[in-house]
Amino acid sequence: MTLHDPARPTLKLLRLPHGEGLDLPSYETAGAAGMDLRAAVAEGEPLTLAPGRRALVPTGFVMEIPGGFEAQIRPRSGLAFKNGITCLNTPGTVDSDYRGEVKVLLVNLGEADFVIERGMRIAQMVIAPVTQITVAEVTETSGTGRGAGGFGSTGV
Ligand SMILES: O=c1ccn([C@H]2C[C@H](O)[C@@H](COP(=O)(O)OP(=O)(O)OP(=O)(O)O)O2)c(=O)[nH]1
Ligand SMILES: [Mg+2]
Repeated sequence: MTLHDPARPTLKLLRLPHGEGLDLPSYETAGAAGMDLRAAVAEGEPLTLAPGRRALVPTGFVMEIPGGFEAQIRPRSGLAFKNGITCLNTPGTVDSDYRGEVKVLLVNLGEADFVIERGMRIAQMVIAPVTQITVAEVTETSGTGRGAGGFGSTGV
């Protein structure tokens, strides 16, 4: 789906007071899969993540994701590689009916303190289609060649 595709769905964003002045989440390049999310920590009050610690970082936005889609919150590979910063629950799931502030659960797996300043691009968000399925309890399942083999049953 291209930038000018009329069928392209819209992501509605409600800016919260502490999101004032922050750039909207946006695709950094034409073919980017994810939109970078910025930290809505207070100006002059950076959040320091010590090694091994985690924090829920505010983004300053409430989203209205169109029905049939989800948002996945994923790490940025540069922060992961250089600083050991990742999303603890990756990929974080934002449901289309969620109306709270989007937050990013960061963890510091590196060896040094990591300082999160206001506006820093801390994670990325991928919008993805969701399939909901009907659940039916049964008493037996169909036979297959694999059967119950898993977890390395086919070798390495
Ligand atoms: O990285 C994340 C993950 C989740 N959420 C919000 C949106 C999501 O719709 C809601 C619930 O997330 P999830 O279902 O993963 O958490 P839960 O522990 O199952 O909470 P709940 O009982 O509220 O569903 O929290 C975020 O803002 N960021
Ligand atoms: Mg849940």
